Amino acid sequence: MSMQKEISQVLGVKATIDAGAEIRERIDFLKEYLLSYPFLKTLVLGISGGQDSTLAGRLAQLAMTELRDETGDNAYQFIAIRLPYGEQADESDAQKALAFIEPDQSLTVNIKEAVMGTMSELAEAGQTISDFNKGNIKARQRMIVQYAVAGHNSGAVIGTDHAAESVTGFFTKFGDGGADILPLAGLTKGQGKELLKELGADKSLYEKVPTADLEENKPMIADEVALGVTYLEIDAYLEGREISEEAAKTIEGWYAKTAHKRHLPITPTDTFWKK
Ligand SMILES: NC(=O)c1ccc[n+]([C@@H]2O[C@H](COP(=O)([O-])OP(=O)(O)OC[C@H]3O[C@@H](n4cnc5c(N)ncnc54)[C@H](O)[C@@H]3O)[C@@H](O)[C@H]2O)c1
Ligand SMILES: Nc1ncnc2c1ncn2[C@@H]1O[C@H](COP(=O)(O)O)[C@@H](O)[C@H]1O
Ligand SMILES: O=P(O)(O)OP(=O)(O)O
Ligand SMILES: [Mg+2]
Repeated sequence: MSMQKEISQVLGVKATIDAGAEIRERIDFLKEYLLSYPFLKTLVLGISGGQDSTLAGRLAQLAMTELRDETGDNAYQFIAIRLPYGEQADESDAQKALAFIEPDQSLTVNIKEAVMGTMSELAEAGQTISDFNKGNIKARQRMIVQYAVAGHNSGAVIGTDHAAESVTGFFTKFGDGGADILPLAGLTKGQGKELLKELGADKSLYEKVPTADLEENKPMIADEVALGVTYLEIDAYLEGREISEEAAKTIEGWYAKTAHKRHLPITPTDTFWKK
């Protein structure tokens, strides 16, 4: 089997999708999961204003609305969290996303003080953290807040990882990569756009340039610039279409380098990492 085929298979990517059916299956998955753990009553997710959290948030909200209607249990709630680092440059996009999602509950926790506190204690200990690594502290601080809210509200944390991020390992390990349920797993970036379109989202919500926006030295840097490959190329690769040899090499390079992020912590009996 070619490496391209193998990777698509491992990540569960379909070459083409029926957007309506995907939406139904993913909402049903969230509902079925919560029903199988009756103490879980809420779903919790950080809403950035980007495509992925807009989609995952809307799916989670639809799942909770249906669960309430079907069980009569009003404890089923979706909790959206804004997690700005200070003032967020694209706050208006985040507000647009929230207006589309219509979450049962919405709260804001500014992560800046916690991140700065960590940075200053690290500096005291002689660890002067780079801007890049500080970015990963921000992502992990967001994870801490989401788990605090989930713990406090008998909830589970939704993650927004999908196949186009997973293949390149473009997430912070135990940061935005730390979650309980991944409703977007297996989707390419373009397929996520199809789902948002089907859900009636405004174009601006799925045409937004994807950014992790974690680095202060490179504000709003596009994922595609950081990765050196476009989402159109990543999607084409995952969906089994032909792309340039150079782009395929870049994707396969990221895939190999980030293998450790797609596994649980490595133990002496693990063999996945052995060449
Ligand atoms: N979805 C997004 O758009 C998004 C979100 C957050 C971060 N990002 C990007 O993801 C990247 C995260 O940075 P990163 O990957 O350097 O940080 P990371 O913290 O996610 O992973 C690096 C850490 O993994 C561990 N590690 C590295 N190689 C290992 C190996 N071979 N085996 C076991 N453990 C290993 C080490 O602890 C290392 O500090 C950045 O490029 C960031 O911009 C993207
Ligand atoms: N500023 C943010 N507010 C709330 N939630 C956020 C914010 N930035 C990121 N997130 C969450 O993390 C994931 C991953 O974001 P990437 O843009 O892919 O790095 C995002 O879906 C939000 O759930
Ligand atoms: O994860 P999000 O919502 O921030 O989407 P994107 O990765 O497109 O920025
Ligand atoms: Mg983003």
